Amino acid sequence: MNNNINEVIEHISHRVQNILKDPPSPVLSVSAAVAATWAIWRLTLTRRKANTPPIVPYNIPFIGNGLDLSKDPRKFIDKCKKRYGPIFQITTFGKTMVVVTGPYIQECFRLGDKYLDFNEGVEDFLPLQRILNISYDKQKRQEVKHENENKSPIVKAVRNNFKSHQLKIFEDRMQYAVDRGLELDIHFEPGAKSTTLEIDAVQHMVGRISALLFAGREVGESEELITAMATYAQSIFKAAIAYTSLPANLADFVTKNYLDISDQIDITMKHITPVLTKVKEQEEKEGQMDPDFFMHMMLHMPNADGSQPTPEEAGFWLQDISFASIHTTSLFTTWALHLLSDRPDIQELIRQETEAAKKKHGVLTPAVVKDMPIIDSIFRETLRLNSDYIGINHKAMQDTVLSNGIIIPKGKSVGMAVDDVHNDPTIQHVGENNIPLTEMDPRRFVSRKTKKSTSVGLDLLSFGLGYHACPGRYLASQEICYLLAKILEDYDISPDTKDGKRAPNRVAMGFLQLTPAKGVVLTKRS
Ligand code: HEM
Repeated sequence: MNNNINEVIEHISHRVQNILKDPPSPVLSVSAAVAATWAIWRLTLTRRKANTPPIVPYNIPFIGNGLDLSKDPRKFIDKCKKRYGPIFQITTFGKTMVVVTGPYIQECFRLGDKYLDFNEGVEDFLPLQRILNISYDKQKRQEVKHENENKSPIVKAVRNNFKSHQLKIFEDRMQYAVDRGLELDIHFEPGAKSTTLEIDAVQHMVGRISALLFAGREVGESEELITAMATYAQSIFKAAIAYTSLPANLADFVTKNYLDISDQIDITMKHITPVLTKVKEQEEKEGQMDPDFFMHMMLHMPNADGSQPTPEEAGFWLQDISFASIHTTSLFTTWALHLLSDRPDIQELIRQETEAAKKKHGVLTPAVVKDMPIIDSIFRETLRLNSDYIGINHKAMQDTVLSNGIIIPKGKSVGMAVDDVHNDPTIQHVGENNIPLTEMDPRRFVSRKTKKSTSVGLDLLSFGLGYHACPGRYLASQEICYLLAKILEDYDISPDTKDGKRAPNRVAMGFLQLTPAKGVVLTKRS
């Protein structure tokens, strides 16, 4: 193969030299060889095994399709779909992946981990386990059975305890934590009526709720614990950036010495282990009690070998649940605030719905908010309109054939074109108000009972789909809707921009959506 390529390079090089008469020899030879190499490289790029996804060509190695994608991700994906079909391969900033669009996404989710593995797909982009191993050697995560069952105890515990009808036991704590967050995490200069709310403050508010629900009442109000839990995911992301830009061994060194997450884990362990030790001792004397916080639930989840976890083993999951829940919830709360920021009309609509609910139920609680269809529809719109252009990556564990005959080769990273389906009128109903899918329609899902913010499907992929669909989505939805309704009771929300329009999202790596660089302005309502 290499010989063939060399021969072709030589041949093209000679042809180029012959075309130009009397060439300035060395310069032309070099440029001819460069041109030939480029031509061959392009040739090998577009050559592919039969039935594998077509490769979208590019000119600059490493950057690949990254610049085109970053310029206008929605347009780029649409163009690729039209030119190369529903499944194609791109390279962006050193990462090569197969992009799946439209109904083929559903097919991918249905295949299961044997073919397309979600955890391996995440690990490809975010080497979570490696970062954890490098940073922390005092305690290891419990093994997960992998043969017939790919569910870790933490996923089972969230699935078993966080369905809509089970959230009642957390309600008073959520109310209390939201009140505390509004009081302590929103800061005004003396005499000022307005302030800017940044994502860090939102994250701290969500951390406040999570600490009480996950770590329990005894330690859940510790500011040290709240901060450690709220900032944990961000620290992991910083370390992950080192792994995307440096060779793995160097990234290990940087992570260990400069981006250490062990302080945050030490803090969570320092707080949670004594609480769980006390619970365990009490249960040994008096028998099992009904847990009312998540880490107590984890104490009842058997390890992979069937043994009961020690307080340290159970407590170690606190960092995992913080990672899975706080950052995601904070992102979508922030996006909802931005979506509302240039829509005072929709803010008013939510206030009217809140007032009507208070009249009916007496007081606004997290459960009452879940009975408010407009705010739920607005949250579903927030999920729909702020999804990654390509996301929920899986890894092909073996050659995987899709129904159109395309084979995704073993080892490939497979990304789903989420924003594309969320805006595709053949998949997403525009609704009775006919408001374009690129805009928010606060009532788009109000009259459609099967389209709650927690109802996942091809038309709502932000919580994933199928076997791994987010089991924490009922909690997230209740928490975000309640937080929004409470913020709107006290404040008007406006954008922190010169043109009065909502601040635009940022895009990372050409395909991930990030929250805007600026916060939103909150102004006290008189
Ligand atoms: C708006 C907030 C949230 C978003 C957008 C979100 C999104 C997601 C997504 C996309 C997945 C992967 C699904 C798939 O591959 O099909 C996932 C999994 C998961 N989420 Fe969430 N999540 C959120 C909040 C939460 C909360 C509050 C919790 C915990 C209470 C949680 C716990 C989990 C767990 C444990 C998994 C792994 C499920 C599995 O592997 O089977 N998430 N989430």
